[in-house]
Amino acid sequence: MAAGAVAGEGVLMPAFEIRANRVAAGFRLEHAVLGATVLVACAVATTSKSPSLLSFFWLSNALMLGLIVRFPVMAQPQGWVLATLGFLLGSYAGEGWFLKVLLLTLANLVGIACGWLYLRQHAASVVQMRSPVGVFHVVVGVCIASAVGALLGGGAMQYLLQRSWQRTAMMWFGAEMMHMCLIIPLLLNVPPLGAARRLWRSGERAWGRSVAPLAVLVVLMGVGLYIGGPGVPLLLLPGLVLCALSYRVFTVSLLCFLAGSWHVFLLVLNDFDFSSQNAEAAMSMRLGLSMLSVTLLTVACARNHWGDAMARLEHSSTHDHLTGMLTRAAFSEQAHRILARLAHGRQPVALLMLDLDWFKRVNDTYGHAAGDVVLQAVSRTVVQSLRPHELLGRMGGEEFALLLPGADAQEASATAERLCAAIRALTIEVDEGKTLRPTISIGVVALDATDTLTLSVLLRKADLALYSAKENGRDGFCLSA
Ligand SMILES: Nc1nc2c(ncn2[C@@H]2O[C@H](COP(=O)(O)OP(=O)(O)OP(=O)(O)O)[C@@H](O)[C@H]2O)c(=O)[nH]1
Repeated sequence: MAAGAVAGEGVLMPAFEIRANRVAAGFRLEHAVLGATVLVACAVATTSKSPSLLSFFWLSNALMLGLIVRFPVMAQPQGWVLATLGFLLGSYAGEGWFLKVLLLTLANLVGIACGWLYLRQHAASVVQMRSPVGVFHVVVGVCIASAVGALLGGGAMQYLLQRSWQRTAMMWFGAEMMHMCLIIPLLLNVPPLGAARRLWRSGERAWGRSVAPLAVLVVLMGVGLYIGGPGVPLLLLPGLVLCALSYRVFTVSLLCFLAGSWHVFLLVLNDFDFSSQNAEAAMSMRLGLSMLSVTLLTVACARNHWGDAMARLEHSSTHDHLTGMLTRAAFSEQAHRILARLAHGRQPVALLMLDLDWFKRVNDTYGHAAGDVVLQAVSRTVVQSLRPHELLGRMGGEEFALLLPGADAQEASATAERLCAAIRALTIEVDEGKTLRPTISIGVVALDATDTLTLSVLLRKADLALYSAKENGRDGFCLSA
């Protein structure tokens, strides 16, 4: 084989070509997106600042940290390489002083790396921010990234420009905290494209229960704009808390970002001194905004966490744990409402009472666990045959009730026939090699548009019809007279 050539799947390829392919394959679109984001953010920040000061809007660190935590593929070495190039080129375009660019890039990257190392340890709770613990970890990660970057950056600025190390570090820390606390939660919670489309379509969920909290916030922002002064952030508080209690975490992080940006904009309008001569006040303002955002996100996460727990609790109190069907109480509550609506609209309705045949024998012969398997298989089959407006509940033991709104006697009989056939066709394995062919009996009661009966009377009539079906030999249905 000639020097400088290697065998590749039966073809001789020059070694340099293989290496070039590997490099090209190693870089992905995500790495390029990260590099480009950092490049643009650095270029905008450095070209819009005065030469001796720190940048006013240095968003690249927050963007990079948020992106690599949200999209771990960006944190691969290729992502770091392109991001470093982005920092160097973007900053050099505005700064033009290579040693300064090099040292400050190093400070930025080490800070981001430290924050990322912490956050990726807690990725499960951080990336979803589903509970206040997630917010806590984000805050710790952001503090680490900001503090390390500030300490190194302060040292670099003292070495390069003989500026006070402490004051630079203080300014750097405050600005970094604010940018990270406003941007990172937003990046972590932004829904994927498909989910965003679904949320947009189901407007009610996307915008929370109503737009009222948002309206309160907008009114308060207007009042703040009109009267101005140091109390403006506190003035927004009721609106922001209301939003945090009403909306999803992503919406709340977006509102925090907008409210924070709006507040900084107002300060710029009012000639607030952001220079290092006013380092304490600038840091106080930025840390205040960071903590406001953290507090609101904690409220939103706690509320979402509590909402999820309540939903789980409600589901387990209204659904039977074995079959997943509505419990007797939940079925009765919903059936009452449906019957009242149907009576008001003078529409027919039918009720079916389903009962497994000879179920005691199954338990006695194969054991209670096998009986449970049969119950689950039968209920799955019944559920699969339901139409969306029909209501099914487990009334107790092996007895189920099925309410068919709008169905007359003929339709109800056809449904009962169909259900008996579907259960008859089942073969259930209850033990190794042992199978069962269950059957059900059904009692049917149908009301036409002129009848009005209470649920308890309907249930009693369906029960009597079920008894007749059992008397008639089971595996069939009987229609109540
Ligand atoms: N495995 C299991 N068995 C249950 C459950 N709930 C009730 N049972 C049993 O269901 C059986 C019902 O028996 P019976 O009311 O005599 O009815 P059957 O044997 O099906 O007879 P017919 O209804 O007359 O056909 C009893 O043995 C109960 O213990 C449950 O959740 N799991």
